[in-house]
Amino acid sequence: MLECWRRACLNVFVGHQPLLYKQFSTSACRYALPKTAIRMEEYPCDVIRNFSIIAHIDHGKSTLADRLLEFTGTIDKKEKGNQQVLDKLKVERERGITVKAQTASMIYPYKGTKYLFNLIDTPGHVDFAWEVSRSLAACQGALLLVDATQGVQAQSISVFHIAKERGLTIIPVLNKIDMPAADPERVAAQIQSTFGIDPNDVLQISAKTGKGVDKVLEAILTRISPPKANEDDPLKAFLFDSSYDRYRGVISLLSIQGGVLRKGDKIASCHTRKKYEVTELGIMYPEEVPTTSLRPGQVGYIACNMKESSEAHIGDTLHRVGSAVEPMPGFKPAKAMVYAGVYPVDSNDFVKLEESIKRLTLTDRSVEVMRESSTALGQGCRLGFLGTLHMDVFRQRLEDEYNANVIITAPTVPFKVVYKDNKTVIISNPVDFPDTVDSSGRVKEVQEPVVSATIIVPEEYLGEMMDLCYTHRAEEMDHRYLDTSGTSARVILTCILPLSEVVTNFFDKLKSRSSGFASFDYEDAGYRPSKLSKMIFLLNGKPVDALALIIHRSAEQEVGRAWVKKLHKVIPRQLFEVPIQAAVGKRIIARETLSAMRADVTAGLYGGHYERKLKHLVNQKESKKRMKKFGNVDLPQEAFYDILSTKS
Ligand SMILES: Nc1nc2c(ncn2[C@@H]2O[C@H](COP(=O)(O)OP(=O)(O)OP(=O)(O)O)[C@@H](O)[C@H]2O)c(=O)[nH]1
Repeated sequence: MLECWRRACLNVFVGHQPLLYKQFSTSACRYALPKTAIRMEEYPCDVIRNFSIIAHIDHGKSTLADRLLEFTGTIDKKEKGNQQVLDKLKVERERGITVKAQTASMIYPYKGTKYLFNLIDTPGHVDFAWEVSRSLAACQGALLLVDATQGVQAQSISVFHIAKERGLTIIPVLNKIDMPAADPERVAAQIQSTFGIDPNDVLQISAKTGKGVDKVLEAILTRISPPKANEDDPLKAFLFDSSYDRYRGVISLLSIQGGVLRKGDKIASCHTRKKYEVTELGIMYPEEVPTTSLRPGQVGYIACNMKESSEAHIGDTLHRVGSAVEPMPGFKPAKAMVYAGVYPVDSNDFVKLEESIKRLTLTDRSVEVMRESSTALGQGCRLGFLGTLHMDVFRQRLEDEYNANVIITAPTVPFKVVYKDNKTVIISNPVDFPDTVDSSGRVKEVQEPVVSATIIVPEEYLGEMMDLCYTHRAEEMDHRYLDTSGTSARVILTCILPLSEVVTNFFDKLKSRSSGFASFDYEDAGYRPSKLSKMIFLLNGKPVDALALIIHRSAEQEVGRAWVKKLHKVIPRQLFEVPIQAAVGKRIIARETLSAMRADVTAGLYGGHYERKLKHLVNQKESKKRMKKFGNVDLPQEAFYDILSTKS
C-alpha cells in the first residue's frame, strides 16, 4: 500500500507520465520523498556547504555518507536496509566499491537555522581518480577519512594532494574507532607527520555505529566556508557530471556559480555554443527531487533536451542565452591507461554489442571507443579504460545491464613508436605494432608509458616490496619512513614503474607478498624508451591476430611459454596435430603440440579380419593429411573466451 502511494506520489511530484515510474522504481521508492516541496530560495549561499568525502579504498566513505543522510533525516534507516544508498550500481553493491561519484543533498537544522549540505561521494580506487578530481571541483571542503585500524594509506596521500591543490578546507576524520584494532592516537600522529595536521583537529568516529557523526556535521558547518556566488550576477553554471536517461536524454549535474536557474530558461553551452531549454531541474535528495529553481552556490541536476551525451562536456560552463560569461577553467580530459578489444561471443551480435557499449559510455564518459575488426574474432570495438579494474567493471556492467556476452582481449597500454622521420604514432592495438623494430630500419625507438608509484608498507615487508618492484623493472627507487612510533614502523616506497607491469597482476602480488598490508597508488609519469617486442601466436603456422601481445624483451621466454601452455590447455583437440607457437619476428620462442584427436574408425568393426581394421586406419591417416593440408584449425569463438579469461 505504502509502495503504491509512493509510486503515485512520485509520478505526481515529478510530473511525468506513469511510464516514467520505471526509471525511478529501483531506487527512488526506497526512500521517503520530502513531505513538503523544498523551497530553494530558503537556502542562500551562507547556509550552503558543498563538500566531498575523500579516502583510501574501503576506509568507509559510503558508510559515512549513508550515516550523514540518516542523521539529517534524508533517508530512513529502516527503509534503507543494509544497502549503501549512494552505491547505486549493481556492480558497486556486489563488489562493495564505489565506481561512480554520486551527489546527495541534505537539510541540516542547527541552532534554529536550516542548512543545505551537498555531499559528493567519490570512488576510492586509483582507476577512478578522475571522478575524484571532478567531484572536488564543485566543493569548498572535503572530509579526509582515514581508517583508524589501517592508518594513512597510499590513496589517502594522493586524494589529500588533489584536495589541497584545489584549495579546499580539509577536515581530517578517523573512522572505525569501534574496531578493537583501532589505534586513533597513533593514526592521528601519522596524519600530523604526513599532512601537517594538528591532532586536536582530527575527529574520531565510527561511521558504522554512528558515534561522533554529529560532530562531523557540526564541523562541516563551522569549518567549511560557504560558496561565494551572487544572485544578481549573470547565470553561470558549472557542469561537473552527467548521466543518461533514455526518456529525458542527458541529465547534467551543475554547481551554480552565479544567477538563478529556473525551469523554462533558455541556456547555452560555452563549449559547444549549442542552446537548450531547461525542462526539469532539482536536487538529488538523494534521488532526483524537482524544485522550482537552482540558486547561487547550490548543486543540482537539470534535463534540457540534450540528446547526445557528448554535448554535456564535463567542465563546461552554461549561461543564459544572450548573456555570455567567462567560462570556468575545465578539467583535463580522462586519459585511457589500458586498451582492450571487446568482441561478442556470437559474432552475429556485434550490432547489439556496439549499441550497448554506446549506451553505457553515456553514463561512463571516461571510456574511449573505436571500431576494430579481427580475422579471428570478427567485428568488435577497441576500448580505452582508466585501468584494469575500470575495464572489469565496464565488462560486468555490459553483462549486468545489457545482457552482453563478450570476449575481451588481453589489456595493452598505449605504446609510442617514434620513426626516423620523427613521426610519432601511439599504438593501442598490438596488431599495429611494427613487427621487427631493429631490422625494419624505419623505427627510431619505441617508448612505453611509465607511472610514478607509491607503496606504503610496514617496515618488515620493505625487502619483499623492493624485490617485487625490481622484478617489475622499477627505476629510481627510494624510500622514507612514514612513522616510527609504535610496534611497527611504516615506510613509503616510491619508484618509476612501466604501466604495462602495473596493469598485469602486480597488485595481486603486492597484496600477497605483503600479507595484505601494502597499499599502492600511482600517477602518470609520461613515456620512456624501452626494448619492446611484438609476440604473435601461430596455430598450425597461422598467426591469430586477436592474441598478439607487446612485451618487454626480458619477458619474452617466460610469457611465450606461459601463453603457449595456456593455449594448449584451452584449444580443443582437432582431427590433426596442431603446433602452437609463440614467435617474435622470425624467432620461435616457445612451442607445444596439440596431439590429434584419434577418432576410433574401427569402433564398429567387431571381430573380423585384421586387414579390414588396418585399411580403415590407413584411410583415416590419409584423410587427416588432407585436413592438415587444406583445413585450418577449428577454433570456436568460445575458445577465445577461455584463453583470454584464463590467467597464465
Ligand atoms: N567496524 C566498522 N566498519 C566500518 C566502519 N565504516 C565502514 N566500515 C566497513 O568498512 C567496509 C568499507 O566501507 P565502505 O563505506 O564501503 O568504504 P568506501 O570507502 O566507500 O569504499 P570504496 O568506495 O570502494 O572506496 C564496509 O564493510 C563497511 O561496513 C566503521 O566505522 N566501523
